[in-house]
Amino acid sequence: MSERSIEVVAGVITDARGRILLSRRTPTQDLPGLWEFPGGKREPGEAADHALARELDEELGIRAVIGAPLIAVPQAYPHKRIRLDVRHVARWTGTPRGREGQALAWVAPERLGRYSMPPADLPVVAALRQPSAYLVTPEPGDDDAEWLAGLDRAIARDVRRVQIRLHGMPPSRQARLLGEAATLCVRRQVDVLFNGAPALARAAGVGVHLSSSALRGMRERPVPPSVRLAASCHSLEELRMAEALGCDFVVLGHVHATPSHPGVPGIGWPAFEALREHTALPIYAIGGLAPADLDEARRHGAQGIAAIRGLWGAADA
Ligand SMILES: Nc1nc2c([nH]c(=O)n2[C@H]2C[C@H](O)[C@@H](COP(=O)(O)OP(=O)(O)OP(=O)(O)O)O2)c(=O)[nH]1
Ligand SMILES: [Mg+2]
Repeated sequence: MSERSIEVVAGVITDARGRILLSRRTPTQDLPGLWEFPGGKREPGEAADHALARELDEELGIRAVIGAPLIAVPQAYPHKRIRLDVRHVARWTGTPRGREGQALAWVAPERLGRYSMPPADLPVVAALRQPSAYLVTPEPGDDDAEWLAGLDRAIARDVRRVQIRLHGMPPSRQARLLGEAATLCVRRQVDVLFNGAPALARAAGVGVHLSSSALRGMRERPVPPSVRLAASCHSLEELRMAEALGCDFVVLGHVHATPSHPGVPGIGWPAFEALREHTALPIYAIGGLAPADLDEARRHGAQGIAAIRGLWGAADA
């Protein structure tokens, strides 16, 4: 698909109870009946925050002060391409009404998943609700205690989601280390996925992260829907496989070159976006990224960043 993408701005409007305002597309609009974040198309030359304030006035009759960007999602639909630029609304006055005949709903963040939304909105909901960083653990080396202490330090720096990788070791040590890591993470309410045998993950009560080769060999979801499933992807074909398996999110890269894959150049943000627009899955960007790169990653439609070094070592590693 080559035509230019339509620039759309939308707002996350919250009330005093932390609920978020959704607006329902009317039967005469495209994507009829789906719930969305209020907003609309940017006019040529119009700044994003100005366009959003104008749309919120036209559609809801509120006066809004536009705040920080949340995420910008490039998305291809069958007949058009859009870039959905979502911003927090810092403050607003007035009483929101559906001025174009649309239904409105105030929705608690944990209930957003119950509303049918256009594909571009799924990464937006993930950016609102799910961790923005996904730590991939480094090889444990010889010292299990030091590796567990490193995991503990990363969690103390606010890592909320972890992929445990324990390759090249005897199964008994793998099971023991996974069990200890899972206990540590669960106690601190950190989401854990194991990059390895689904049976071991189930025994440890954690989610499953599929390598791209495991993903390619998988014919059906290896765990029930209640157990978190993710996959590493490098191509559109793999993103489609992850979607078909019902993955909750994916990791896509490498965006930049990284010491863990010497000699492999990064795909860069333009190629990342070109893949991003063909799936509705939340995507963590990986490859030479650290927390300082989160804003840039979000501008390219990533739900967050995944990293070994960038999240394991010192905050600025
Ligand atoms: N406002 C908004 N639009 C979204 C979201 N998700 C999503 O895919 N879209 C799509 C639907 C539309 O194709 C496009 C927005 O166009 P629109 O028709 O609402 O634009 P508008 O408010 O300027 O309305 P109009 O004057 O063109 O009728 O973006 C979302 O969360 N909010
Ligand atoms: Mg609109």
